[in-house]
Amino acid sequence: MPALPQSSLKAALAACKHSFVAVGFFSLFINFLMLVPAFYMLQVYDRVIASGSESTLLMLTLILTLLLVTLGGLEWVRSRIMVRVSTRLDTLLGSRVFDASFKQALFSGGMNASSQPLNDMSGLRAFLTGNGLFAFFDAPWMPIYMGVMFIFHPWFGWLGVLSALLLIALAYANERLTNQALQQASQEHLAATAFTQKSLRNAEVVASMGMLPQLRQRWQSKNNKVLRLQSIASDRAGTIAAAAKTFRLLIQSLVLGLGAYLVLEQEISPGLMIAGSILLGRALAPIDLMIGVWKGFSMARTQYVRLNELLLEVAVPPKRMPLPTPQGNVAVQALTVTPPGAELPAVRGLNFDVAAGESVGIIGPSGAGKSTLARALLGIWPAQQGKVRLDGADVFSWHNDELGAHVGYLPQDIELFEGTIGENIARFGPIEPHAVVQAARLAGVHELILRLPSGYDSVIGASGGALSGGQRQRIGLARALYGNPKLVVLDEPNSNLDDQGERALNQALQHLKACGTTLFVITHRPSVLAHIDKLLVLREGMQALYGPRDAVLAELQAAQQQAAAQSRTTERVQ
Ligand SMILES: Nc1ncnc2c1ncn2[C@@H]1O[C@H](COP(=O)(O)OP(=O)(O)OP(=O)(O)O)[C@@H](O)[C@H]1O
Repeated sequence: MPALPQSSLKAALAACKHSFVAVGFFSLFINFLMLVPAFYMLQVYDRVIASGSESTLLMLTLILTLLLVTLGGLEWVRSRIMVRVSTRLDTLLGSRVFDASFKQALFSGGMNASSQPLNDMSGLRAFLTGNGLFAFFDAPWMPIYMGVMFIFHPWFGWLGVLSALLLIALAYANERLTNQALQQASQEHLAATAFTQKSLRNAEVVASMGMLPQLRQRWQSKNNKVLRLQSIASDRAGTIAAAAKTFRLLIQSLVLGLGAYLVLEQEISPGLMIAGSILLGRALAPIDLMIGVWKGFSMARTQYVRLNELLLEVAVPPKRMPLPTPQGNVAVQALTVTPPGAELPAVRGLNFDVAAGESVGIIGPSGAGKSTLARALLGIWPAQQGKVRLDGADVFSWHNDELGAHVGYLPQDIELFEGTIGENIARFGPIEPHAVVQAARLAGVHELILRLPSGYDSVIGASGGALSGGQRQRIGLARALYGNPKLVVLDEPNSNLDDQGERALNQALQHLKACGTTLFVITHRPSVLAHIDKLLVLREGMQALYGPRDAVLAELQAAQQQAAAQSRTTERVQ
């Protein structure tokens, strides 16, 4: 499939242009054929009844049947074309929207993590395959009916034009009065859904600390807002729909009245009177339908705008020549990183080199910027200034899918995915049993997995259920070590581990060192530092110290002793 330029929704729709033209073309014929019942009526009244000819009636009825069957066939084809268009859009955009949702979540630091774009996509698809859309294809052919009505009698024509203008005015009022409320309701609904999802994910915290009533209240106030806005829009739309319906009924009778008057005045035949009434009904039907489906149309338009913005914002990564497997040389050059959504940088002006196979411990107080640095090292968050280079290439310019194979990452909050333990360790790629077991052994979790009833085939629930925090951390470690990555970043890998787990972790670190893997370990606990070559100390986002482990530890110790001596002197003076 060819890549779409910027892959905006517009480009995808443009790719379906021929289908839209075909639907427009079919609509022209459909609307011509819609004239048939009116002409049949005209002929029956004026010709058959006047002449009493049964054979004419039969002929006319046969022609009517043939034309109406053709009309049905065209309608059928038209709706099938739109179903194909919606499927095509999905094929063209589905994976792009999926990827863009991910990138959006990534660049917003998880603040904008939602499957809304995919919901928007299916909403748009549903609108394209629904009946409402055809009202928009039929409306432009309204002049055909008006023209025929003018031919019947100019007064008919003018009545038709006047009624259409009035209904269009009602449709416009509908748009003006309901659109803003509908848009706001949609935004509020998204916020309420996100809030509910987050609360449900943290059900244990909510239940344990009795937070449910407060959360319910919050949700209720958000939901009430949605309901209020929706009621406003629905009330207004309802008023306009009722006015439109009344007007339509009235005009339907008025046209008959006008026809009767013209018959009495001997301006037209009785057949034209009936046919004119049918024609007007047909001409106004698309506008009527448009008013009825306006809510759906407005929603589809919001979904379109949202999707388009997302796809424009999250550009398709440019195609680059694949780089060779990295050795693992890391160079951090004047690196400043601001987390997405934050105003100030979390790390500033970092400068250090790590040779392939070296291991670096990153320490520092909470909020010093350690996890931010980890994300920048892996090309997850872009550098605001400076660069992180892996074997000379800017790590942010690597394609995530390519770099991922050479990288292992154990984040602070480990999330496993719904699937088997084996699939999770193999990162959901094709499972190589030998490599999975090797990674599990390295993480010291192989025996533990074998003790589970289904071993590596044990299914983990969506929230990593059935596993303890320590077990999750060790399986997360196995996932990070899978496939012998060249660069491994472990963010507090021992936060949930017992002694046995710590021993396994230390063995894993030794193994990585023996394999020549470049390793970064963020830790608050000194037990992991035994197998580390260098230490980086961060303070308030700045590089306080960097160098060989023992030298840095000695400097830290000296600084601590000096601080202690100073505080003793101050106490004595006081
Ligand atoms: N997604 C985010 N959005 C906004 N600010 C963030 C985000 N992530 C981190 N920060 C900010 O960046 C700073 C550094 O955070 P970071 O998580 O890197 O610290 P840390 O040293 O890893 O802390 P800890 O040891 O507690 O894990 C903090 O002030 C934090 O508020």
